[in-house]
Amino acid sequence: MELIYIKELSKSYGKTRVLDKLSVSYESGKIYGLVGENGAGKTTLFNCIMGVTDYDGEIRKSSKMVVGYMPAESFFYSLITGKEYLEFCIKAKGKKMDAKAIDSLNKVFQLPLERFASDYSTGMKKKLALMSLLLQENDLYILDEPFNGVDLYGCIQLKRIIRELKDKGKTVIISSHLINTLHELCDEIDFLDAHAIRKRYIQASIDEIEQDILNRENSNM
Ligand SMILES: Nc1ncnc2c1ncn2[C@@H]1O[C@H](COP(=O)(O)OP(=O)(O)OP(=O)(O)O)[C@@H](O)[C@H]1O
Repeated sequence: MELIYIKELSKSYGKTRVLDKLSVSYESGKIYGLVGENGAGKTTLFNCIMGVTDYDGEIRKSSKMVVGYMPAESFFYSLITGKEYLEFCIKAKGKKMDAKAIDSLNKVFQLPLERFASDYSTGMKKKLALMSLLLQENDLYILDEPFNGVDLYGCIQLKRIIRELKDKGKTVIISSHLINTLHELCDEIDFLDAHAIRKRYIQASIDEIEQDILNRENSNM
């Protein structure tokens, strides 16, 4: 089933064109990767999908779908504990607080939930943001650079969690610069380049993707 259909999406900041007639679609139950150089427009694409920025073109989303978005950098108010943050996020989605679910999930994440979230390390903040999404039970998870700053143990756990989401029929879109990790996890990988999705890789080898990226770099020289 098609969850998101994007046609000719364009977005500029002032005179800087970031996305230009980008078309792509996402089906339910799959894990999608999004790669592209710094500034290619990955976060901008996510912001357009989430409707937090204006754009030209068409984005059609399944009406019943609940989306959870983990930005590359989460913001936490000071004087809010990890636990209070989770409570806030769960309530914001109209769900009931389930202390057992939090405890059970925190056996994996091992966060000091009684401490102020603003004092967490980068990786701990990522884990807290992800924990809040998982507790909300969304249909689609958009994760912007979820592995950045997360330790080895956390990355292994995160990969498992993402696979479990897929097993439950959820859809996940992940942007990352870690091509090996995306290759391990994703059903399909999109290469965002020159303001649009240049290529979608399905069951492609790492070599093929890397070669295309290198060729792209060389073609600019
Ligand atoms: N609010 C904004 N105002 C002006 N320019 C912006 C804004 N947000 C993003 N940009 C510009 O849009 C372009 C795309 O940025 P974006 O953050 O979407 O890229 P990205 O692919 O996510 O990059 P990275 O891999 O470095 O995270 C960049 O040139 C950036 O400077």
